[in-house]
Amino acid sequence: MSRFSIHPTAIQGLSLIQRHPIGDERGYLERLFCTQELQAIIGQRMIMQINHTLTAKAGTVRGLHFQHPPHAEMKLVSCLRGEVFDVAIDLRQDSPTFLQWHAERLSADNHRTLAIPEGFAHGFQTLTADCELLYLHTAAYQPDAEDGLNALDPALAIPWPLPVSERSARDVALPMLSNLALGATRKTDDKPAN
Ligand SMILES: Cc1cn([C@H]2C[C@H](O)[C@@H](COP(=O)(O)OP(=O)(O)O[C@H]3O[C@@H](C)C(=O)[C@@H](O)[C@H]3O)O2)c(=O)[nH]c1=O
Repeated sequence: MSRFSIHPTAIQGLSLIQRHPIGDERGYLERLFCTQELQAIIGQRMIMQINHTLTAKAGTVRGLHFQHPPHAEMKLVSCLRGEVFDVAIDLRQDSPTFLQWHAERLSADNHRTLAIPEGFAHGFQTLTADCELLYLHTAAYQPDAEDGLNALDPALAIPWPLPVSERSARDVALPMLSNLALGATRKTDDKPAN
């Protein structure tokens, strides 16, 4: 029995993974990652780092973040507690969907994972208090390669469902699209870093 179904989104390379828990009278067991079953998404990449975050307040926005090549990464983002509005923005300059974004609600209850490839920025807003996210990363954290876009950029006009209550100082200072140096973002046919 397949533990996952994979659903392409309207943006090429960006996929939604529906996880299928196996339930019984005790609760359930679900696979969060599987090299074999997610081969079509992961390809030759390897999971290099796993991060877990807790966000206390509903309305908080984190992002929009990415790492420049050669540290560009695929992220598999899952919500294990609460619910978030999760957004990926296509920054691949040769992509037909360049600068378009896609959003999904990820929650502990809907068992969905967003698989965000290299060349995208990622961010989310918490829709409930005490949200926990699990990230699988295919590249190690490289502070020097980190960059981002301002989540409140009117040019992106992301419809955050709640009033934005909290952001980090770093995120507030992130550039608007008009000031972002996109020269170094990934092209759709670039090879992953690993
Ligand atoms: C991402 C990361 C941060 N850190 C440190 C840096 C800082 O001191 C502290 C908190 O980091 P940040 O403020 O960047 O955390 P946060 O704003 O939650 O960053 C995350 O945002 C979402 C939207 C993503 O997509 C993630 O990949 C990641 O960039 O943790 C690590 O040590 N390792 C890591 O992998």
